[in-house]
Parts: sequence; structure tokens; C-alpha cells
Amino acid sequence: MLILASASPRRAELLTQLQVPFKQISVDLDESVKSGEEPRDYVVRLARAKAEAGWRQAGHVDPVLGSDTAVVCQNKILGKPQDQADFKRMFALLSGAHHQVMTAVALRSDRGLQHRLVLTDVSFKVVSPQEMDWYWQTGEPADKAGGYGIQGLAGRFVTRIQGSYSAVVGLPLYETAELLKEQHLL
Ligand SMILES: Cc1cn([C@H]2C[C@H](O)[C@@H](COP(=O)(O)OP(=O)(O)OP(=O)(O)O)O2)c(=O)[nH]c1=O
Repeated sequence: MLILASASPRRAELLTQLQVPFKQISVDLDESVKSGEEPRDYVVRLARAKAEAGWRQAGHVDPVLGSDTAVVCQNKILGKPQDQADFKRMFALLSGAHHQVMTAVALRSDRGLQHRLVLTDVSFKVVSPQEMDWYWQTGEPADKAGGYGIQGLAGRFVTRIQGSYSAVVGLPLYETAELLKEQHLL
């Protein structure tokens, strides 16, 4: 059975949309950025590492999907906010501006390791300090790259998206389906 190497409930929910049976495992990885590493290289490296780690952990039998999402603003990676001050620093960059969401998905099986990289442009309205405080208090930003969830309460801040909505949430469905089809798993 296909394995999703992710602790993310959002990725699991997205993967059910492809109607392929799967089980979920979590893998533990060092997610630090290497010095001088480009954001797109970083998400590809992590997605591939998650798939590879899952493949090893599950005994080199079942095919494994791994994915990674980064919010990139002015070529800086905005990770998950450490605390409220960190969150407000991120939102000051996102407010009234455009940023890019980079998501990579990788599939490891006995046919090898393949990946796809998906870039999506997202625009935010100007977000006031009061709205930032309110949004932080909802608890939604804490476990999310860039400190927001487009599928949740932050949907109200998004004025425009060009690219893949499912990639912003965490798993690009079109590209994931392509990878699975290539390996005759869908
Ligand atoms: C930008 C954005 C991110 N996110 C989420 C997707 C990912 O779960 C998370 C990005 O962090 P990731 O490090 O990509 O993933 P994760 O740690 O949640 O899960 P795992 O490594 O076990 O697969 O942020 C949203 O849910 N909505 C959004 O709009």
C-alpha cells in the first residue's frame, strides 16, 4: 500500500482526493537550510529526503510519498513561526505584497526517486496589526509555513493566487497524480 511520509493532516486529506488507498507514517528529519541554498533547492531536497526516509523506515517495499512546502518572500524562506513576534515579522513581509509558495512532492519506490516542484504566486491584502493579533490568537498560524493557512481563516487575506491551490495547502494534486501514474500506482 502507498505510504504518505508526513505528519500533516492536511496532506493526508488532500491525498484522499486522489482515491488511492494509503497509510501515513511520520519521519524525523533535520529541516535546517544549508548556507547559500536556494529556496527551490531546499524544498526539493526535503521532499526527496522525506520520501527516502519513509522508504527506508518502512522496509524498502511500499512506495512512499514525501512533500515539503516553503513560503518565500524576497528570496527568504519563512518557516513556521517560533512565537507571536516572529509571526508578526513574517506578516509584515506578506501584508500588501506578493510572495511565492514552493511545494515539492517526491515519490520513492523500487523504480527510483522522482519529484515535481510547483511554484504558486500568492497576493495578500494589507493586514492591520489588529488583524495580525487576532489571527495569531486563533492558533491557526503556529504549525504552518509562512504562518498562515489559505484553506482556513487566512483565506480572507488572499486577494489573488496564480498556480496550484492544493500545492499551497501542502500537496500538489495534479503533479502527485502524474508521479503516481508514471509508476503505475494510479
Ligand atoms: C502556506 C500554507 C502552508 N500550510 C501548511 C502545509 C504544511 O503542512 C505546512 C508546511 O510545513 P512542512 O514542513 O512542509 O510540513 P509539515 O511539517 O506540516 O508536515 P510533514 O513534514 O510531516 O509532511 O504548512 C497550510 O496548511 N496552508 C497554507 O496556506
